[in-house]
Amino acid sequence: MVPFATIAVIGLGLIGSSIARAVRASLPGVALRGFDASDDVRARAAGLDLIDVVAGTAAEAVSGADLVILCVPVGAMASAAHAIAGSLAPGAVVSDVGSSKAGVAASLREALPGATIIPAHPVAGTENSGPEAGFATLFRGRWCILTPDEDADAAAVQRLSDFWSALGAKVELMDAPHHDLVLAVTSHLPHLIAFTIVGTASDLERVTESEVIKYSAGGFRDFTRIAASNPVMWRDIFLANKGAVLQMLQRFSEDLFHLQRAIRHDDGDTLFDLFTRTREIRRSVIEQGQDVAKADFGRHPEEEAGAEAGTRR
Ligand SMILES: NC(=O)C1=CN([C@@H]2O[C@H](COP(=O)(O)OP(=O)(O)OC[C@H]3O[C@@H](n4cnc5c(N)ncnc54)[C@H](O)[C@@H]3O)[C@@H](O)[C@H]2O)C=CC1
Ligand SMILES: O=C(O)C(=O)Cc1ccc(O)cc1
Repeated sequence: MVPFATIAVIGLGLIGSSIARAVRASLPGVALRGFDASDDVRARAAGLDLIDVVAGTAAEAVSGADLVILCVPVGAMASAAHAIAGSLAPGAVVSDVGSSKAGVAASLREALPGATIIPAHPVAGTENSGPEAGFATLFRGRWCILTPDEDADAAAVQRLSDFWSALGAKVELMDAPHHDLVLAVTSHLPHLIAFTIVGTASDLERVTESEVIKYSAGGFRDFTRIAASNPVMWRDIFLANKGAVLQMLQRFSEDLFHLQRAIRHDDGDTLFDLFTRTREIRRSVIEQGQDVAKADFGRHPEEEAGAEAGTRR
C-alpha cells in the first residue's frame, strides 16, 4: 500500500530532489508537487522534470498534499512552515529532513499549531547542493531517524516510517534531544574539525607557497571533501545545535590536549593504544556498513562511474 498519494517537497536542493527522484523510482503513481524560494532553482527543477508540478508559492505546492516535507536549511524551517500555515490539506502529515531536530521541531510546532508534525532526519547526504546533485539511491541502506513527540499520532508515525522504508532507508525512532547529542558527535563535530583543518592549512599555505595543495594526496584530501559542504546549511546546523556541539567540543578539546601532552612527553604508549583502538573502530564501522556499501553508498551515480574508471575524488 502506498503510504501517501500526493507529496509536496519544499526546497528542491540535494535532499528535496533526491526524495523526488526516489519517489519516482520506488513509488510510481504518487503525485509530486514542489516549491523552492529561489527562482533559479525552481526553473532548474522544472528543466530536470523532477516533479509533476513546480508551484509558484509554497502555499500552492502543499494544496491537496497528504505529506509535506520541508527540505530547506534548518535556519529557514520556521519561515518555510509559516509560508504553508493555513494551506495544509486536512489530516496532512508535515515532516522535515533537518540535520538537527529539537529546535526545528519547536519552530514547526509554533508555526503550525494543530498540524500533525513528525520530524525526520535521513542520515545520508554528500558535500554537494542543488537539484542537479540529487540521486534516487541516496537513502538506500541508510538510516532515517524519526523524532516524534511522545504524544504523536502513532498511525502518522507508521505511515512516515513506511514512506522512508519504501525509499530504501532503515528507520529508527529517537527523542529529539538524544538525536541532537548523537549527531553532534557523529556528524557535526567531524564537519567542524574538517572546516578547521582546511582553514588552518589554507592560512599556512601563504607561508608554504602552495605545498598544501601539492601534497594533498594524504589525509588532508579527505578533509577537503567534507569542508566543501554547503556553508549556509552548516552555519545553520551549528547555530541550531549549539548546546550539544559545545558539549562535545569541550570533551574533544580535552582529548586533543591529552594527545598534545603525550607527543610532548614522548609517551608513545598513549599514542599507540589510541590508534590501535581507533583502527578497530574503523573495522567495525566497515563490517556494519557492508550491506550499505553494496548499495551505491553515498555516491552520485556519475561519481561512481568516475571512481570505477580510476578517477580520484
Ligand atoms: N546535504 C546533506 O548532506 C544533508 C542535508 N540534510 C538537511 O536537509 C536540508 C536541505 O539540505 P540540502 O538539500 O543539502 O540543501 P540545498 O542547498 O541543496 O537545498 C536547499 C534548498 O532550499 C531552498 N530554500 C531555502 N529557504 C527556503 C524557503 N524558505 N522556502 C523554500 N525553499 C527554500 C534553497 O533555495 C535550496 O534550493 C537541510 O536542513 C539539511 O540540514 C539532511 C541530511 C543530509
Ligand atoms: O557528506 C557527508 O559525508 C555527510 O556526512 C553528509 C551528511 C550531512 C549532513 C547530514 O545531516 C547527514 C549527512
